[in-house]
Amino acid sequence: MEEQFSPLAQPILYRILDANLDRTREGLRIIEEWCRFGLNSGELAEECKHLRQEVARWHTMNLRSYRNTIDDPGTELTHPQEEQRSGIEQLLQANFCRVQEALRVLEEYGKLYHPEMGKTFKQMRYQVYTLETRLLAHDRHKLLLNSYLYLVTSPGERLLSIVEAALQGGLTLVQYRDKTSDDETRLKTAQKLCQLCHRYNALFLVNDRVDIAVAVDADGVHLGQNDIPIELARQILGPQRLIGRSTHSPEDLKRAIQEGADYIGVGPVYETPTKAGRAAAGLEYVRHAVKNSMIPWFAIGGIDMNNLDDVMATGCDRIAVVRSIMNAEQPTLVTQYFLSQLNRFRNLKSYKVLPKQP
Ligand SMILES: Cc1ncc(COP(=O)(O)OP(=O)(O)O)c(N)n1
Ligand SMILES: Cc1nc(C(=O)O)sc1CCOP(=O)(O)O
Ligand SMILES: [Mg+2]
Repeated sequence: MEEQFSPLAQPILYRILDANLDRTREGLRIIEEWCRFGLNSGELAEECKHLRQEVARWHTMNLRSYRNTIDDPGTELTHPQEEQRSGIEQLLQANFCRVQEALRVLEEYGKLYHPEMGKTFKQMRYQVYTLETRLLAHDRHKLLLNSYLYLVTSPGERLLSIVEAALQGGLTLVQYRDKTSDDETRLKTAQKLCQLCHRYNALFLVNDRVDIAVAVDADGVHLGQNDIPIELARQILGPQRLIGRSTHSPEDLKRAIQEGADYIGVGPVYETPTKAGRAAAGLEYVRHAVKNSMIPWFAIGGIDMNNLDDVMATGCDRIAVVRSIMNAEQPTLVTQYFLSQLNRFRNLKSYKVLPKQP
């Protein structure tokens, strides 16, 4: 038997609707501020505003007049997690969660209020899911675009402390690469590294292993020419995670871009023991990337503090390294050195002191 609200229960229904319309508007406002001031994305901010306006349309004076804050026991209830947020990611997640829950309440109780209300808020809940995905993707891409140094790790007892030292030096992009450990170790290490990187607001990607990337909620994966196709990885990872692809020739580069890679590795610039047996693609291929890659790309392979100038002289402004940081006595200082040189080079380029690449 379908139960109807008796006239006596109407104030209760109206209070529930009022409280959840309020909650939705507040949560959306918090998200909108990040889109506007944090991401500088007019498009995402506009979308939040549009959603807020739609919610406001339902938030009539009549519904608001049923508010009774003094007698509401819910105003006293807070969870310790609400008092503290570890960073912007957690803050946004909490508010998306709050908005989605409130929308679900509006969808269900709204059916008792107006035939259109349930439908409207169901649709809005899906719009908010899509917004969350787009916002996350936007965040990650933005951080990727602002990353000029990429640390690819090698296994070792000091792995975590070296990565943390590099993060302290300003590193914002890390790839976990481990070709020898068993899967249990890989999973545990990936979990720890992922948490560490996110604590420093840095991106964390996993080499080769899409399954581990999903398991630890990494920001993406790096795939080589012999790893799984980008299309398949995209199906598994969804649109919001990053996918990088190694390239060793102009053909690889063109294909990786066509296949939808978010960034590419360009190398090996020099022969390197880290990738023994692979011939150098050389600076010629780096020059090709300067002219032909419209997505972010990182020169990789044998790059160190001594040859950095030669690499940058091609016009390249992003590099990826393993040994230069993983084997450094002072990883923080080496990271700072690389970042300052890359930064200096970009400034020179933008002031046209150096010829800009065509
Ligand atoms: C940034 C970056 N570029 C290239 C690679 C090499 O990837 P791949 O060719 O798959 O080789 P392995 O790293 O799996 O040995 C990379 N890892 N990162
Ligand atoms: C993992 C890897 N990939 C390469 C490529 O060209 O695709 S070169 C490389 C190793 C880079 O290590 P190091 O900085 O120690 O030389
Ligand atoms: Mg690989």
